[in-house]
Amino acid sequence: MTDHAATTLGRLNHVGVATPSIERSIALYRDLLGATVIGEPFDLPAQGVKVCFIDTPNTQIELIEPYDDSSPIAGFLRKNPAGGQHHVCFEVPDIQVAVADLKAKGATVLGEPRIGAHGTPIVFVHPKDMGGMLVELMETPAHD
Ligand SMILES: CC[C@H](C(=O)O)C(=O)SCCNC(=O)CCNC(=O)[C@H](O)C(C)(C)COP(=O)(O)OP(=O)(O)OC[C@H]1O[C@@H](n2cnc3c(N)ncnc32)[C@H](O)[C@@H]1OP(=O)(O)O
Ligand SMILES: [Co+2]
Repeated sequence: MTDHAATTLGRLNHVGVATPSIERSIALYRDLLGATVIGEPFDLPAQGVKVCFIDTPNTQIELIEPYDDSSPIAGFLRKNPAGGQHHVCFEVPDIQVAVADLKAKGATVLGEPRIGAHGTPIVFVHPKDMGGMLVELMETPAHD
């Protein structure tokens, strides 16, 4: 019996929303929905995106805009010029255990864990293995 406990799915940390303009999207969430924008947009060149978080009571919206033409979301925006839901991110207790477990189950894990927008290790599972949904796993931040 496969041990499914290894990839213990934690809370929904954020919903990634791709946009051609993070500024326009911030205005939408703020002015249309009265959302709370967390700080200013910031660049993550290593991940090919500019990021800004929108707070909600139980999770976050992660607005992502291509940092440059080589961004991993450039292809998505060519297909979806207005942007839209790009990925969901779940927390896991141990990213290395989750990666090993997913690979053992035959899932395509994209690359190696690297530091994401929250400063903790993240990795992505290919949409083809998750029913068409791009899934990000993020190691649960240590609470200080
Ligand atoms: C890391 C910072 C931040 C954080 O939270 O900390 C982020 O979340 S940044 C998010 C941006 N980074 C990534 O998305 C990295 C992982 N993504 C990838 O490696 C690519 O986007 C990939 C491989 C999922 C798709 O690459 P690409 O679009 O160049 O390839 P294709 O166009 O050939 O797509 C293949 C196949 O997948 C479907 N697809 C693509 N993107 C998505 C998506 N977001 N959701 C669902 N499906 C997606 C695409 O339609 C193709 O399907 P097919 O049926 O083969 O036509
Ligand atoms: Co994300």
